[in-house]
Amino acid sequence: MNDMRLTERDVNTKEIKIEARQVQVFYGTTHALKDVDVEIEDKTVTAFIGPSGCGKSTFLRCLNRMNDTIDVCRVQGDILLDGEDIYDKRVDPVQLRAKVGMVFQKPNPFPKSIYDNVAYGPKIHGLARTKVELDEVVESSLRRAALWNEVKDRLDAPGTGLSGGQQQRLCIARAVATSPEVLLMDEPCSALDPIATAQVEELIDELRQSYSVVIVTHSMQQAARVSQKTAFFHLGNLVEFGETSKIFTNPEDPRTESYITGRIG
Ligand SMILES: Nc1ncnc2c1ncn2[C@@H]1O[C@H](COP(=O)(O)OP(=O)(O)OP(=O)(O)O)[C@@H](O)[C@H]1O
Repeated sequence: MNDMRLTERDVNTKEIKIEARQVQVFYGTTHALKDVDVEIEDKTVTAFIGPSGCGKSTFLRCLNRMNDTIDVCRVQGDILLDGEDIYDKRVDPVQLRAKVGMVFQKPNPFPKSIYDNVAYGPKIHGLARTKVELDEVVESSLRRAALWNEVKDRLDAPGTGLSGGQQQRLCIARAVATSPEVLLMDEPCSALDPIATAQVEELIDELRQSYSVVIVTHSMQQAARVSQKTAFFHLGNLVEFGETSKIFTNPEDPRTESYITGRIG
């Protein structure tokens, strides 16, 4: 009994990795996100769900300043990573993106070898001093992405020659190679077949032992399978955020209920 209480307390005291306060995003005059407040936990998978155009990807891109690359985009409010404002002028977005890695919808390996795809980040961030160290980072990243056994004999082959699911795991290996703390995934399985999707979902579950993982998904089944926390967005508002099991079985807001029962979206 005591052990159970201890376990519950441990679960409830997960460290907050990212805190967003009153985040607003505008694309020109379009108000894409309105007053988003959320706390994203470490060693947890958080899913962002909601109808098309509700702002899920926009908010995901705020978390590693990918929106900086869009001219018309303006972000207001605070986003703190381990208590530090990521929009502070002293923060270098390239360094930030090594800490807060991203995996995109369509697998996008560089037109380079499998080895070089993974080695690129550690090289530019000076994370490996010798070839031996670099080899170790490449191997451990490919192992973390559950791809090592499939590619260890052809590390010099082009990354673009792998299957779609393998390419997506290569992109995950590339993201973990810079020792990130957070992994952002924007619909990472939408271009994959069911078998590759299952492999990536299993991998996401393993990655959460080491990272805070945030995933945008159109699939409610996927959100229910892989995440512990879910955020439901609607028309630029974060309507409801909480335990995934609660969001899907007993949501508080009627808009969440309509979405999960298929009445909106
Ligand atoms: N680069 C951009 N320029 C202008 N408006 C944009 C841009 N990106 C997104 N928007 C607008 O911001 C709003 C939110 O878009 P966003 O892509 O974040 O939604 P989403 O929930 O991820 O949608 P989807 O599920 O269809 O990918 C939409 O109204 C969209 O048209």
